[in-house]
Amino acid sequence: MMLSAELLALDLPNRNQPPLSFVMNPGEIWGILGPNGVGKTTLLHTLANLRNKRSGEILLNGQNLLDCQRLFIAQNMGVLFQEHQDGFPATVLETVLLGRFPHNTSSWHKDSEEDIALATLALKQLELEALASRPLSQLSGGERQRTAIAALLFQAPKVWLVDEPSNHLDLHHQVAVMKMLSQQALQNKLVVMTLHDVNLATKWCSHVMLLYPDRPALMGKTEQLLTVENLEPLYQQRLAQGKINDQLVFLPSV
Ligand SMILES: Nc1ncnc2c1ncn2[C@@H]1O[C@H](COP(=O)(O)OP(=O)(O)OP(=O)(O)O)[C@@H](O)[C@H]1O
Repeated sequence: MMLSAELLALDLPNRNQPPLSFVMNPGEIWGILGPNGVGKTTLLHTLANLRNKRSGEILLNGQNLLDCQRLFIAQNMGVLFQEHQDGFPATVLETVLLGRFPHNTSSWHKDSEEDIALATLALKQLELEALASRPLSQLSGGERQRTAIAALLFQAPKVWLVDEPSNHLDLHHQVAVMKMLSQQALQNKLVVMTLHDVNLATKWCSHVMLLYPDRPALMGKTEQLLTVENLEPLYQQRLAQGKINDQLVFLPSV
């Protein structure tokens, strides 16, 4: 499913950012990069129709998002939030099973054996099987993050809007989650994620969007845009660049 924007102006407090126009295609992995407060999360939430925009249009497969039924959006777009709201008591498995809620629309829906088998598979992919019956309130930050990602995997959206997927994750689980997101793209899903770690973007993203506070955003292929010349003004930080195992690596130069 394609996601595009025409002259999209985000509703950011006290700021007029130049409007964004882009086309994101199935099979692509987009990394949204920029400094704190520039509007990365706001962009993701606006694309998911969870926040109002100031002006412009967002199109899902060419159809204006405002004309799409809420259920259609929920069935096709999945969002990973930065803050997990887990106010009510539920286990890890129950939380993952809730991921399918947009698809199970009847009020009498009971989880089928197939649902439970698929949810268990999602737990397995995130290495959470041993925690399936653990209450959410008793999980570590990384375990919660992986539970939220497993719920999204079980939801199986065509467009993944993922806010800081590596939050709370150790290096092993960062790689596991990035590999899983790459598999989604290989299956022709669109993945859009905000990232603070430029080196995750160089490794895993096919495309990037660099959101500057004071000038038009840059967007395009990762290898063309991730350069010291573009990144230093983005973060207001001097950077050093190197190559390890053929992969470009950026480090703050202090
Ligand atoms: N619910 C909200 N209502 C009003 N303003 C908000 C809201 N959430 C965030 N903001 C403001 O909007 C701006 C953009 O915030 P946003 O969270 O999108 O930035 P970000 O690029 O994701 O930042 P970070 O890197 O810190 O996560 C900031 O100035 C922030 O203070």
